[in-house]
Amino acid sequence: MKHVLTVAGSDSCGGAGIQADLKTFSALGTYGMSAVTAVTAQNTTGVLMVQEMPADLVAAQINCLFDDITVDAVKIGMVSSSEIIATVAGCLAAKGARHIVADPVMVSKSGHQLLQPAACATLIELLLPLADVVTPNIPEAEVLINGSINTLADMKQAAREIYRLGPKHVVIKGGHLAGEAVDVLYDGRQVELFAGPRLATRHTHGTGCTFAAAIAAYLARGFTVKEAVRAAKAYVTTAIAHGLPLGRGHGPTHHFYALYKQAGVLPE
Ligand SMILES: Nc1ncnc2c1ncn2[C@@H]1O[C@H](COP(=O)(O)OP(=O)(O)O)[C@@H](O)[C@H]1O
Ligand SMILES: Cc1ncc(COP(=O)(O)OP(=O)(O)O)c(N)n1
Repeated sequence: MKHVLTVAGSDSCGGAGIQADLKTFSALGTYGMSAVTAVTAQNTTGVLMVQEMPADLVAAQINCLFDDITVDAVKIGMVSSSEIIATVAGCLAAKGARHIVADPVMVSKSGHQLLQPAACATLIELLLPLADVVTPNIPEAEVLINGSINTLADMKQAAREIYRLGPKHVVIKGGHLAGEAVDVLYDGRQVELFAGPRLATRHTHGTGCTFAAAIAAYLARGFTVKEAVRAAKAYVTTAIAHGLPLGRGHGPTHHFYALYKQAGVLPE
């Protein structure tokens, strides 16, 4: 079994962050490990409080795993300050981490800032060049290019611009545009589109985390980036299709639908 590490924030309601990543890793047949960068008090309606972890504790979590266990892929999510970003980038570079998927988390769906605005420059400078795959949503891609994205053509152009910041592959997620849910992959040579139906549901908490974690799990299992993005897109689409109507806001995606169905623990 392959081993995948998530470096991200904890989401107390279990829909995004560390919790979504670990469920995704398990659902996709990999062994999940975590380095917690922040603890959020969060439910389906919003983020109430955030406490960053000390940078030396983040470093210790990452280093002790690499010193003991083979890490086949790494997913990076919420890294809220310049100090934490520099720490994570330094540790992963020093350990020679492979298959790094960086989800440049900036603002939660509920509108809470999860990246300090002043840390954006550090994310661009230190994290993007380390990434094998970077997975911004449309608002994040707009910040990275300092421009607006309204069409599929804009997404393709933005993917090219973000590629110039140093990642080996760019996937711009199309969840925030209307019409089909189309994600755009650019590898420095070609643009590939991954389209799926837009599902009419409000239970989309953690879609971005789920998608990036799935790419990391598939890379760990030996898929190429293109194969991993295709498989992750299928995975997140199913997880959204069976999203759980929990709470009063955006419920989480469902990671184990097929497994639970097979086990007979879902109502017909
Ligand atoms: N309503 C939806 N129906 C189908 N796919 C969706 C929907 N919303 C998001 N997705 C897909 O979920 C993944 C995450 O995208 P997105 O929601 O844009 O990320 P984030 O959670 O970071 O904002 C992408 O593959 C996107 O195409
Ligand atoms: C702790 C934590 N990390 C990341 C997010 C954002 O996750 P994302 O998958 O982009 O989902 P939504 O915020 O769009 O639901 C988060 N909320 N919390």
